[in-house]
Formats: sequence, C-alpha cells, structure tokens
Amino acid sequence: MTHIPTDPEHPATPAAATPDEPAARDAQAIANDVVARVLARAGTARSEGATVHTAHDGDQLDLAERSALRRVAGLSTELDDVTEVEYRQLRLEKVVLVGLYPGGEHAAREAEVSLRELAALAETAGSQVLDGLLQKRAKPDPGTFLGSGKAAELADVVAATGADTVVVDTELAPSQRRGLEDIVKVKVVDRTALILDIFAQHAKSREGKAQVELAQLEYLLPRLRGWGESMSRQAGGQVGGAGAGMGSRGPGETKIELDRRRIRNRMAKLRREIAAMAPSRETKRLDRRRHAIPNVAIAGYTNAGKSSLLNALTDAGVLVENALFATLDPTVRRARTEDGRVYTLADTVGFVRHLPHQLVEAFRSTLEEVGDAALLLHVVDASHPDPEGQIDAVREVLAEIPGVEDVPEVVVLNKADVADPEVVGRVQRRERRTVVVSAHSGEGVAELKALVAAELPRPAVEIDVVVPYSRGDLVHRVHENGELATEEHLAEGTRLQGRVDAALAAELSRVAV
Ligand SMILES: Nc1nc2c(ncn2[C@@H]2O[C@H](COP(=O)(O)OP(=O)(O)OP(=O)(O)O)[C@@H](O)[C@H]2O)c(=O)[nH]1
Ligand SMILES: [Mg+2]
Repeated sequence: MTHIPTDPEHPATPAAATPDEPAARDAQAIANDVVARVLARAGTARSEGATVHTAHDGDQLDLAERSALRRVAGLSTELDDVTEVEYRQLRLEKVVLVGLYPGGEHAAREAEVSLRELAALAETAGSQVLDGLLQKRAKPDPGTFLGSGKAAELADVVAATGADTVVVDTELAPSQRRGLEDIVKVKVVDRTALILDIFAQHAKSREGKAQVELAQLEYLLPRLRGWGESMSRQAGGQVGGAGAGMGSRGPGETKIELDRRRIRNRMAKLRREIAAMAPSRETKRLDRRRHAIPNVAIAGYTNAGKSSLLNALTDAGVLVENALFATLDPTVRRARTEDGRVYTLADTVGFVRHLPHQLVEAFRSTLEEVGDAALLLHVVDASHPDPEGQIDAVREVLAEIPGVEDVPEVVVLNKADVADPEVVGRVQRRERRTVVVSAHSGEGVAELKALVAAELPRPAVEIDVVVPYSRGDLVHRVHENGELATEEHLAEGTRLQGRVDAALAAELSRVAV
C-alpha cells in the first residue's frame, strides 16, 4: 500500500485518539444501520490552502450565509421523513481514504490525483482527512473491495489513527460496503455518497434541494433492497411464501418494506415538484429568447473558477469558495458587450469525475439550459495536475445534454497566474479554441470579453430610422437589446443607426417618421 499524506501540515498521526472506541463498536450494530452512510461535516482546509478573495469577487453576500449555515447544520433534523433524518444525522469527523489502481505508473498517478480529489471532497463535506491509502490490485474484491490482507491492514490504520469513517474512491456495491465495514469496524462510505452529501449541504434553492434529495433517495433505494434481501435469507426463505403465515415476517423485513414504500412515494412527490418548478425557469428562458437576449453558459470542472470568472466579467458578487461544488444553483447575470449589446451569463454547477448519474439525472433540467446557449465557456483550472482529465470528464457529462453539440465552445484556461506555462501550452495545442485568463489578476479578461462579443449572434436587421420623441420606449429598447452605432437628436425625433432583431425592426418601421 502507498500512504499518501493528504495534508502536509498535519501528517497522519498514529494513535491520535481513542483507539479502542471504533473497535468497541459492534459490527452488527454498524451493519444494522441500514440507511446509507452518507456523511456530514466538521472541517479542515482544502489542500491548496484557504479561499482567497480578490476585488473581482465582489460582495460575496452568500459567503457569510454559507458559513452560518455550516454552524447550525447539525441541528437540522426536524424532518418528517425518516430517510431524510438519517441522511443528516450521519457525521463524518475523521476519515481515512482508500483507492485501488490496476498497476502501471500512469494508473498509479491517476489514482493518486483521484484520491487527492477525494480528500478535497471529504474536507468540503467537513471532515478531517487523516490518511490515504492506495492499493495496487487488478480488480476490487467482490466481497470486501480490498483483498482480505489489505483490508486487515486498513483496519489497523483506522484503529491507530482513531478514524471513524473510511471513504472508498469508487461506487461500492452494498455487499462490499457491508463486507468492508465488518472488517474495519467503522462506517464505510463511497465517493458517490460523499458527493451527494456535499450537494445536500450546498443546495439552496427549493429546486436545488428537491433535485439533490431525489438523487439521494435514488442512491439509497437499491441499497435498502440489498439489505432486505439478506434479511429475507435470514428468515429462512419463508418470507412472502403464501403459507408462511403471520409472524414469519421479521420486524426488519417489515421496516424495509415500509421504508421502501415511503422512499418511492417521496421520490414521486419530488419528481412532481421538480416538474412543477421547471415552468418558471422555462418562462424566464422564453422571455430571454423573445427579447433576443443571447445566453453565454459557463461550465466546467468543480473549483475551476467559474463563479470567479462570472464575477470578473460582470462584477456579480457570486459565491466563490475554495471548496468543491460551491455553486449548485445556477446564477444568471446580465452583462454587456463593449458595443452595448446585452447578454446573459449563466454560472452552472461544477462537474467532477464520476459525477453520480443520479445527480446528472436530477439536475438534467438545470443542465439543459447549457443546450440552448449561444456560447459555452468551458472553464478549466490550468494549475491542476491533470486539466485534460478534467476537460474530458466535463465533456462526458455535457455529451448527455441535448443540443450541446451545436453550441460553440471556448476552453477558458483559468488561474494563469499560478499555472505552469508548459501545461497551458499543452492544453492550447490540444484544444481548438482557447483563451488564457486569470480571474484573480484580471489577465486575459479583456480578451475574453472581446471574444464573447465577437461570438454572440448579432441582431438580424440593420436599421436607420427616426423615432418620434413620443416613443422614447422604443429608443430605450434599442439601447437595451440592440446594437447601436449612432444616435442623433433631430427636430422630428431620434435618429438611430445600428442593428436590432426582426420584431423590434418591424415596430420601429411602423412608427418611423
Ligand atoms: N490563483 C487563482 N485562483 C483562482 C482563480 N480563479 C479562481 N480561483 C480560486 O479557485 C477557487 C474556486 O473558485 P470558484 O470561482 O468558486 O470556482 P467554481 O468553478 O465556481 O467552483 P464550484 O462552484 O465549486 O464548482 C477559489 O478559491 C478561487 O479564489 C485564478 O485566476 N487564480
Ligand atoms: Mg461556483
């Protein structure tokens, strides 16, 4: 096994806390804890250090709110639905990470990058990462994920460090999770559960919350079933048999059935709610389209600097945080090109390798907005060790969204202030269209603005009209939505030269003097 110290300032400290506490936890009690081990919080900083705010980041009103939210999060258990309560009760304090790699230097490096990302995810969820272990193994063990010898080694590390949770860098089968828990004697969670938990912590809008809960329940459902099956086996195969009679259904079984039904009902309700919320977004979108306001979508890997860039482009004051998935609710801001054309810029949820498919499904309606953007700014953290891997992971998700293939894409290489120029060059050679920027220093932002302006569709109709002074409203609309070349005040009205969309052109020609 390779030990990866995940935090240079606090290397793993063996025998730090109460080594006998985890061992004392009854394995069966852990296994009985049916509802998924989806975690919670209590924190250390991301690996590259604290969040840095610059003048470009604006007011950051959300930031205080986010911190305030964290502090009281542990109290939010006043929910009717049992599954919700259990999601929130799970606490992750001290974690050990494990991953596998099939061998080969390249795979080892990839696994290490992935494990470091898992550490950042765990810290974003509020836990303290004590240690990270990578095992070279061709295939995960079907019963315990790690091989038995290595699993025993992991159990020693867990006991020595006083960890209360193991996070596995993959999606585990329910039986693997139980198998590993039996050996390490502490809670085991997988990458998917961890990401779902961060989304649950960060969702703010009603729609975002509903989407995340739907994804959590979808994740939970088959895991309940897995447990239910083993309960059935324990009952000696009598369960469900016609002649089995009363009393043959164990209490566990009944509870599972009940939980499952409740979860299904809840999921149906959430789906209806999400569907009912979509129209308001749809209305806004149609509204923009009617006014011919083109939208520029900002997408990219989590922590790439999408929100920072939105702020740099518009002074929007959107939440920027050195945390993964800081932004979950899409933010739309109005912006203007140098020549005065209005457009909107939409910040989106970040992507990550192995983004749980439940989340892609649940967020589909939100992601679909990228599909009818006039331009896609694909933001990349050029200072990351593997920007190409991140680009590919983002494209994998984007490919599932209808219409995206027709949206022109520009790869925005951000964090140029701290990036290795060689890596920047490498990505520039790989990608068709790139622009190098730093949301922090402001480098390249002007160039990016010019590129957006050039790329946006220009209004269709050229005009040269004199609008009577009584129709100031139309002049205003040309200012707002058109591209105005010259404006001149004549005796009979305002002379406007420039371009507007067809609808406005028709109205103007009706009143022109
Ligand atoms: N050095 C440097 N850091 C940057 C730059 N742009 C953003 N950052 C930092 O990167 C971190 C993430 O920035 P965000 O703008 O929150 O990233 P995001 O892509 O919106 O992230 P999510 O919403 O979590 O997906 C923050 O700590 C920023 O301060 C940059 O140009 N240079
Ligand atoms: Mg963001």
